[in-house]
Order: sequence, then structure tokens, then C-alpha cells
Amino acid sequence: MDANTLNVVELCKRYGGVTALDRVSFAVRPGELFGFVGSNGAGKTTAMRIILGVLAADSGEVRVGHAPITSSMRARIGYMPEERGLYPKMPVLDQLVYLAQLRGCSTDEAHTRTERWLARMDLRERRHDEVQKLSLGNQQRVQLAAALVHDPDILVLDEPFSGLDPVAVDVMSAVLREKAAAGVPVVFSSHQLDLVERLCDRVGIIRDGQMVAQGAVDELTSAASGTLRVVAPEAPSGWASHIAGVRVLREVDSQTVLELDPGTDEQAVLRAALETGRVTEFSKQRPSLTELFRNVVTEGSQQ
Ligand SMILES: Nc1ncnc2c1ncn2[C@@H]1O[C@H](COP(=O)(O)OP(=O)(O)OP(=O)(O)O)[C@@H](O)[C@H]1O
Repeated sequence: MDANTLNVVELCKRYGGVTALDRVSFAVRPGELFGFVGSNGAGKTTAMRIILGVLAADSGEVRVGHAPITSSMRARIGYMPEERGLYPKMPVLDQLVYLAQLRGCSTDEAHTRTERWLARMDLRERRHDEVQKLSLGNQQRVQLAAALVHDPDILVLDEPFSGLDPVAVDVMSAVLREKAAAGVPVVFSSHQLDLVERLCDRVGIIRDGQMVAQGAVDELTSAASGTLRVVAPEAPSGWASHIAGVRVLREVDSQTVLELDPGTDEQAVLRAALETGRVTEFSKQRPSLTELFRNVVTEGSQQ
């Protein structure tokens, strides 16, 4: 394992009668963008707070490489907390310089890096404004700059995209990609699954404190039961409804969309379609990450 891999091992955390985390494990390698997704209250913020040491786990461990994380390693993490946590009355420039110094930069270095991030985040004209006077999206840009200004070795961002306009989403995405390309392990939580699908190398889906799926988006969506689109112009209505392991999702004119249980033989479906006459299209559609997420989350709530 790479010495800079962020390694979360079997974390457990309870709040009274609520199990917020139940043996949650995942690893984020240098250069990897890891998307952490789950419904409200699934346990994402709790896991991130434990990584940062803001909260203690009941059991389990956070490691960097093979070594248990130390406070000096934690100081090298760039963190964007969900509750944000900037000083509302402090001007943007002073705030970033202060945070950079707090994390070990010299005064000159803190100013140079702050200027660089202000330019990158398109905040130069706002440098002397109090944070509380900025729009929410601009406060978020300052928050990202605050997480990055000390050039961290690891990035942990709690919903960095929430409330951003499309231009700011692009800026944020580009910055995260760059940091990952520079060898930083990046983990972020988000409810914007199309964005997670586009951006991330791997994702982890958490439900009620348990990691229920984890892997590359491609791997997860290709392993999931997808849908089949069949165009059979001569087929009578309901032609597929008797096939075992098959559910008819839609039937419009000659087009039928089917969902197959895992393990159902697609060739049997094709044979059944051919028995009705011509088949002009037979194609498998992978679920999107959003569909996969919905399936995983609803499966759990039906148990
Ligand atoms: N300080 C606390 N005291 C009691 N329960 C808490 C506390 N913090 C979190 N919880 C509970 O722990 C569970 C996990 O919460 P957490 O904030 O980690 O979820 P989340 O996945 O980040 O949710 P969201 O997407 O809404 O931000 C929830 O049931 C929540 O109500």
C-alpha cells in the first residue's frame, strides 16, 4: 500500500441508540477521487469527522499507509467541514492568510498561496470583504481555498458542491481533479450523483451506517442488474410478462424495456422475443449511478 493512502478501517460509532457507523472501511489511494454517497443521516459526516479527529470512533482506526494517523498527519489534511466554520466577520484575505499560517506556512508563503487561491477562485475583488457579506456560493469558494491553502497531502471535503452555481461546480471539479492528478487522495461526499459519476474513480455507498457497495463506478454499474431494451414490431402486448426473472418496466408501441433479476439468461429473453417475429433491437442498458444508488437504498428499506 502506498504510504499516503488514506485507510479507514472498520469504524464504529454510536450516538446513544443510533448506530451512525457500523464497521465502515474504505481506502483512498494517492491520485484517486473517491465519492462518498448515502442518504441523509447515513453516516458520511460522522466518518469524515472521525478521519479529521474532530470526533472519536468507538472502535476502528484511521491509517495513513499502514501507520495509525497522528495529529501531525491530520494537520496535513485539507478539510471542508459540512458546517463550514469560517470566521464570519474576518475579511477573506486575512482569513486565508491566518489559516495558512496556523497550518505552518511562513507569512510570505501564506500571502503568496492566498493570492494564488483568490485568483483561482475568482475572489480577488472580494479579498477585503467580510466572509458573512459574501453569497453562499462565494463563501464556499473561500472554504475550498481554506482547505487547500496549506497545500495538503490529503483532501476530505463534506459536500463541497452543495449550493454552487454551474460555473463554480466546474471550478471545484477542476481543482479536485488537479489535486488528485498531483497524487493527493481526495474523498468528498455529495448528493449530486451525476457529478460523482463523472468525477470519481471509485465510490462508496453508505446506508444506515454500513458500506453497502464500493468500487469503480463502471464495475458497480456493470455488475448491477441493468435493463434490456427490445424492439419487436410484431410482438403482441405483454409478450414478455410470462418470462421467469423478468419484469416489464415499460411497453410503448413495439418497444419494451425489461428489468432482469441477477442471473436471468438474456438469451432466453431474446429467444422469446424472436418467437414473436422480427427483433430489430436488443440492447442492454447499464444503470446510472443514480439508479444503482436508488436500488441499493430501497433494497435496504424493504428488508
Ligand atoms: N451529535 C449527534 N448526536 C446524536 N446523533 C447524531 C449526532 N450526529 C449525527 N447523529 C446521527 O448519526 C447518524 C449519521 O449522521 P451523519 O451526519 O453522519 O449523516 P450524513 O450521511 O452526513 O447525512 P447528511 O447527508 O444529511 O449530511 C444520523 O442518524 C444522525 O442523526
